Order: sequence, then structure tokens, then C-alpha cells
Amino acid sequence: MSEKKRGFLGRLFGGKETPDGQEETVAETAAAEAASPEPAGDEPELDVEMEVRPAAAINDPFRPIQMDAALGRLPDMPPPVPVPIDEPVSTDVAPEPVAEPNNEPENELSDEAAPEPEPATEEPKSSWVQRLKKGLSRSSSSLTEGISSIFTKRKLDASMLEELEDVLIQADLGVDTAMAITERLSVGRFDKEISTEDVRAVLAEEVEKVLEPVARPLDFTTGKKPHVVLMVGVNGTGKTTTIGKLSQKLRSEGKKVMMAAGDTFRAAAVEQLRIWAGRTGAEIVARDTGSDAAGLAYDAMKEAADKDMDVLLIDTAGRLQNRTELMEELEKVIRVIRKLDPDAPHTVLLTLDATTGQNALNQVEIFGKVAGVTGLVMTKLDGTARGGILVAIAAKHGLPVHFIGVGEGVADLEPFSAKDFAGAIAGMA
Ligand SMILES: Nc1nc2c(ncn2[C@@H]2O[C@H](COP(=O)(O)OP(=O)(O)OP(=O)(O)O)[C@@H](O)[C@H]2O)c(=O)[nH]1
Repeated sequence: MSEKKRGFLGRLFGGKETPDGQEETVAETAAAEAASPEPAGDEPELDVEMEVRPAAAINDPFRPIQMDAALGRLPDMPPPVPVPIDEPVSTDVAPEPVAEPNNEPENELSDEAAPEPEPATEEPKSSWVQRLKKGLSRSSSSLTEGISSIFTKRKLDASMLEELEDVLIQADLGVDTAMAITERLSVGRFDKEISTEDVRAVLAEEVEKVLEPVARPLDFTTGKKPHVVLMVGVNGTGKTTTIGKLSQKLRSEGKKVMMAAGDTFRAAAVEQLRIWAGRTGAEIVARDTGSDAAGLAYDAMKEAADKDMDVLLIDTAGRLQNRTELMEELEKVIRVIRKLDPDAPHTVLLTLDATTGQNALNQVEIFGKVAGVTGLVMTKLDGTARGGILVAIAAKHGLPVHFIGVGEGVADLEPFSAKDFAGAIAGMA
């Protein structure tokens, strides 16, 4: 299904898709977020009327789970509890009150053997490129349908190029990239027939050109121990989920991972992280709801160093980039961390929700200034026709894109490849 064409104001200011596929302008999004005490996120907010699931049941190690053969065991760490790769960590978790201040890291290293998971029938796993194509199918079909409707065995003329430019801009690729594509198509092709395949090939090449310089793997071999990763971003963009997915990757490489539950505003966020830690065999440092996030980060840094961790993944509460007091809190977290290691955080990852479209450009700018973002993770590319925004961000900011997420499952995060992404979004076979 092709995406509804956006009006001029929509194109100018960007907007967000509503669950029914309609578009919501940034102003509407901001109004909805301002009206809500916890700004918009994809996860259901905690509500006293929500069904309460005891945390013990959620963490039941004997629940049916699948073994992921890729995970190795470290001699000195509990084995990660394998999970079905497509099972998301539900954020629909009861606000389990933390009974007592919990100053000790959990998942203490122990020699205890983890319970053997019950054998489970496993779905055949699709390759990453297949998952990427499937995830980007909404973005690519919106583009390819737009292209097909213009290039219908006609000879190339200026009006077709103008229409194409419109389609590319609507797909959030950015004006510069849209112009680069139409300019390239125009060279030597006027008055000649041009196929949709030719157009898609040029699209893929130009997108790859823009993305190639930013497709950089996240380097954990810098000699920092622990390598401190601070995860920042707007509410619901996928910080906690990305930490879980990242932990899985690092643990499968044999690294010792600790998580710090720096979203001290919401008990459910801590619970969500705790589940990811349990699943991936990482340690977690958590505190009472309402605790000082900077203090928690400081303690986690010390714990991680004491325990000889390779990587410390610090979660933070989601915050809108225009909430000054929350952005100041983030600055404080960084200041406090630097008391222990002036170079930390060694990586500041900004998660961007692809469905927010143009607003993501603004998020990169402000989080970049406040938190010194070193790299990006774009999530939810599977839930939008606006995946092209990654191209506009790359063209404008040039920040490394380390990973992209195309689903809620633990395997739905992969290092970013410019070629794969460009081919997938252009609908190349
Ligand atoms: N479809 C899809 N969903 C995702 C992806 N990444 C995260 N999610 C979902 O997005 C929702 C929010 O993710 P979280 O990880 O809780 O986001 P967060 O940034 O930590 O949220 P806050 O703590 O509210 O700031 C969850 O339901 C995730 O499962 C993705 O790549 N694709």
C-alpha cells in the first residue's frame, strides 16, 4: 500500500505516523506528548488498572525457552539464559516496587549451573539481509510504488524528474540526496526511455554513497575496561531494548557485561532491563525508583571496574530533547561518570525511532550538543515507510551509524551496512 502523499507543511515540519497509518505532524506529536505526564513512547504506560504480573513469574527460569547455540559460556559468568530470538521483552510489566534499596549488583557471578532450557522446536532463522528487506519493506514499497507510477514507459522529461524528486523527499531521504539522484538520472537520459529498474539502481547507488562514510562498526577494542556505553534518546525510542540486544551480541563474543538501570523514573524500565540482563547473562546494577541517576551511574562504574567487566551499558530515562531540566540531568550523569574516568563514557549511543521522521534530525542535533553523541542506532525501521530518514541524517550530521533495528527480537539488531540498507530500501532483488 502506498503511503499517503504529505502536504507541504507535513513535508516541511515532518511528522509521525499514528497506529492507523495516518500521519501526525510534529506539532500534534508534541501536543500529545505535552498532554501526557510521561511523554509518548511505544510501550504502554504503567497504570494501576493494568494486569499485575508477578515479577517472579516473568523471571521464572523454567519457563519454556529455546537454546541459542551461538552463545558461549564464560567460565566465570552465569551462562546467558537463551531465549527465542523473536521474543521481545514486554514492557507490559507491573511496577514491581523495589522492596529495599538494592545496592548490590544482581546476577552475581556464580558457579551454579543454569537450569537447562527445555528443548523447543525452532523456527528456521532467516538471514539478516532477509530480515532487513522484510523490515524495510514498507519504506521500499512506498518508494518503488512512487517510482513505478512516474516511470511508465515514457521518455524522461523534466516533469518526471520533478515528480521523482517529490517522491524522494516525501520518503524523507532529504533534499540533497533527492537532487543528487534526479541530477544523475538527467545526465544523458533526456528524451530516452528509462525503466523503473534503472531508476532504482541509481537510487541504491546514491543512497549507498551517502551512507558508506557513516556505516561504522562500534569498536569495543579500544583497550578501555570497562568500555562505558551511555544510551540516550527520546522516550520509547528503544534504548533498553537496544541494550538487551547489544548485551546478547557482546556476551556471545565472550565479554563480561554489566548493565546500569539509569532510568530511575520508572520501575517498569528497571524490570525490563533486569529481564534482559537475566536473558543475556549480564550483571545489573539497579536502585529504587526515584534515585539519583548520576549516583547510580557512578556506583555502576565502580562496580564494573571492581568486577573486571569488559563493557558497562548505562541505560537512561527517555527524555524529549526540548526538556531542558532533563537534558541537564543527562549532563550531570556524564559529569559524574567522568570523576572516575575522564574519557568516559567512551561511547554515547543515541537511539532514534525511524517512525518519528524529520524530528529525528533535531534529536541528533540536541542530544549531540548536550551528551556528545558518538554514534547512532536507528530502531523500528520495520514499522515505518520513512526509513529514508536515515539517509537524511547521514547527509546532514555525518555521525557513525553503528546498528539498525528491524524488530523487537534479540536478533533484530545488526551492524549497519550501507550496501545492504541501500539495496533493501531501493527494492533491489
Ligand atoms: N518494531 C520494533 N520495535 C522495537 C524496536 N526496538 C525497540 N522496539 C520496541 O519499542 C518499545 C520501546 O522500547 P524500549 O527499549 O522500552 O524504549 P526506551 O527508549 O528504553 O523507552 P523509555 O524507557 O520509555 O525511554 C518496546 O516495545 C520495544 O520492544 C525495533 O527495532 N522494531
